[in-house]
Amino acid sequence: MKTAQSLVQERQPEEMEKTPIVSMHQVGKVFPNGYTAVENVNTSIKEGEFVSFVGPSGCGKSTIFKMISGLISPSEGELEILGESGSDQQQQSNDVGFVFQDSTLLPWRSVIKNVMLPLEFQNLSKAEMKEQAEEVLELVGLKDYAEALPRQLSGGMRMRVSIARALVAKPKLLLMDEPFGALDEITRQSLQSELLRIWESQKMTVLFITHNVFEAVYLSTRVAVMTPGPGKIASSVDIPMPFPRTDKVRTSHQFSDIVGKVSQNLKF
Ligand SMILES: Nc1ncnc2c1ncn2[C@@H]1O[C@H](COP(=O)(O)OP(=O)(O)OP(=O)(O)O)[C@@H](O)[C@H]1O
Repeated sequence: MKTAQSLVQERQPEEMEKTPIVSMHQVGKVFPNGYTAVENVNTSIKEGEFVSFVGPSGCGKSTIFKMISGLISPSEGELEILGESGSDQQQQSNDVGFVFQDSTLLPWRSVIKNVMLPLEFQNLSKAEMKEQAEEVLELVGLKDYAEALPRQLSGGMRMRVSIARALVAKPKLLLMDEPFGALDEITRQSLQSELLRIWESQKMTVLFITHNVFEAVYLSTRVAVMTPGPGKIASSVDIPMPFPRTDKVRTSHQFSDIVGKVSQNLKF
């Protein structure tokens, strides 16, 4: 009889690449007050994808993210993260990072101490924590601000710290819930480019919520369009533009054609 180990070894590289990092089958969420936030959500997200979720306010995008991160459980269907059942909280806490619209930094801790926070739950020495935090601060371009306090930074810089804090634990999957929603357009575009650079260099999977179709198309390998509540994934649009994507992409015909297509799919 073949063991699980030998089966893994026998798999071809192409097959390994196809392993879904998130798999949702008929997933639904009914809150205790009886409200159905999402129903019949089916999707399979492969390692290395960058998938944006767009849809009307209240359609259940954050609810889907909370289920993926293990903050809440689905009431129906099957959810698997990295081949583990969605109820395995331990697996998820190690492998899934979360970035919110608000940078959620602790105001009394310096930038580097905020970034080190997730490492404090691991068995690491102070020197190891510092080294890893410095590494991700360099990645987000904030190495020189390690000792600053959050109030001394701009909104865009605070968001970079928040991204660094999510990256420090080296998550395989990064969930970003409208992270750039509160930023001005110029900062937002510059952070979008930064995020793509980080995504490409770290080879992780990113799931991203946004209300902005331009942002979704610029960033993603695929855009999932959701229906009004109870939310379902109405369509999934592949974005065939190559990476790295420069700022020029934003003014190309291909870009505006795809934005038009996604916007059309958002009309219910
Ligand atoms: N704990 C809860 N109990 C009851 N209803 C809830 C709860 N959390 C969310 N909801 C409802 O579920 C629906 C989906 O909420 P969710 O936050 O997932 O939407 P969203 O698509 O992320 O919205 P937005 O784009 O405005 O952030 C909303 O109608 C919301 O009021």
